[in-house]
Amino acid sequence: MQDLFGDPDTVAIERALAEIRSGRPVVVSGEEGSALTLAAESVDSKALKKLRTAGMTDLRLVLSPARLRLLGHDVETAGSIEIEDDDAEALLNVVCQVDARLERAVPRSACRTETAGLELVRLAYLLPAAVVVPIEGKPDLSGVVTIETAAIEHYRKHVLTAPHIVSRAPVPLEDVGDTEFVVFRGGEGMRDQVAVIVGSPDPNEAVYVRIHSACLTGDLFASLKCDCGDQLRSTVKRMAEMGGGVLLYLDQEGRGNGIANKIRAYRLQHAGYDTYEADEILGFDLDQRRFDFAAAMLRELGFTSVRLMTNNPEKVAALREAGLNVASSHRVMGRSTEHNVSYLETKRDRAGHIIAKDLKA
Ligand SMILES: Nc1nc2c(ncn2[C@@H]2O[C@H](COP(=O)(O)OP(=O)(O)OP(=O)(O)O)[C@@H](O)[C@H]2O)c(=O)[nH]1
Ligand SMILES: [Zn+2]
Repeated sequence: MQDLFGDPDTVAIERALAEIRSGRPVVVSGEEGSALTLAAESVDSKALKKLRTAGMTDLRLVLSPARLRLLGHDVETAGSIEIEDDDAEALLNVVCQVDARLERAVPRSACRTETAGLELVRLAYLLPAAVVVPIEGKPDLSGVVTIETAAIEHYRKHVLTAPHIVSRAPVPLEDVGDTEFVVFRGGEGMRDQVAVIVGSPDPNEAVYVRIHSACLTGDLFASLKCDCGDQLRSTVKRMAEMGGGVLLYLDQEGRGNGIANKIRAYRLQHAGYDTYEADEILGFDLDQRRFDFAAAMLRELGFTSVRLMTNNPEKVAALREAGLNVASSHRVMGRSTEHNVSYLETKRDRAGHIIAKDLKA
C-alpha cells in the first residue's frame, strides 16, 4: 500500500507542509538524529513553555544567512541560536524586525537537520525561520508527521519536473479571443499552475511564451507599485495579434515568498526600503523562484522552442538549462508611475532586468 498514492517521500513532505502551515510540529529525522520542527512565526509563548515542560529543553532558532547578516553576522550559510526563554515576541523580533540585533546569542552553523527544517518552512511559504528541538529519549510523539532529512533535500529537484494535467477548457477573453486554460498540478506544495494557450500556436515553430509569476495586487487590483498587471494583459494581447502563444500563470506570488511575506515586505518598503532590501530583512534571498516546472509544463504541452516575453535574464537561462530552445527574448514594459519607478530601477540595477535607463514617472 505504501506507494499506492505516490512516492512515499513526496507524500510525507506534502503532509509535513500542511502541518507546518497549520502551526503544528513535524519530526525531521536523519543520520544526525531527530528533531521536532516548527515554523518560528507560528510559535507562541505557551508552545515554548509546553515544549520545555515536556522535557525538550534544547530549543534552537534556525535562521537563513540573509537574516543572520541583518542581525550583524557576516555568514554565507544558515545558522542557529539558543532560545533562552519563553518570550515569543522577542523571538519574532529576531526573526523579522528590522532593528533587531543578537545581543548575547552567537550563531553556530546549522546542522543538516536544522537546515532541512528551515527548507521545510520556506517551502510552506512562511517566514524563513524554524524552531528546532532535538529529540532525546522516547517522548510521546504519536500523531506527529515524521519526515526524512534526505527527502526534504531531494524534494525540490524531484517534484519540479513532474507536472500532470488535471483539467482543461476553452475560455474566451476580452480583447484576446479564444484561449484554452490548462491546469497542471504538481511542483512545490502541489499547487495548481495554469497554462493559457492563446489562439493556435504551432508547436513546430518557436512560440511566444510569457512566464508570469502571480501578483495578486498588480494582476487583479491594478496596484501602482509594480508593472505586473500591464505585463500580463499586454503579453496575452500581443500573443493574440501574433497568431498565438502560451502564458504560464505560476503560483509564485511575491517572487516565490507567498502573499503574506510580500505584504510584510510592502510594509518595510513603506518605511523606505527597496524591494530586495525588504525581502532580505525578512531573511529571503534575492529571488526564490525556480522555473524548471514551467519548462516541464511547456514540454508537456508539446512546445520545445520559444520566443520568451520577459525582461528577466534568469528566466531565459532557466529555460535553456532545462533544455528548451529560447529562439529570442522580447522586452515587456508596463507603465512607469511615480509609485513603481524606483521598483523598476531596482530590478534593473540589482537583478539585471533589461529595463530602460531613462524611466519616467
Ligand atoms: N517579494 C516581493 N515580490 C514582489 C514585489 N513586487 C512584485 N513582486 C512579485 O514579483 C513577481 C514578479 O517578478 P518581477 O521581478 O516583477 O518580474 P519577473 O517576473 O522576474 O520578470 P519579467 O518576466 O520581466 O516580468 C510577482 O510574483 C510579484 O508578486 C515586492 O516588492 N516584493
Ligand atoms: Zn506585481
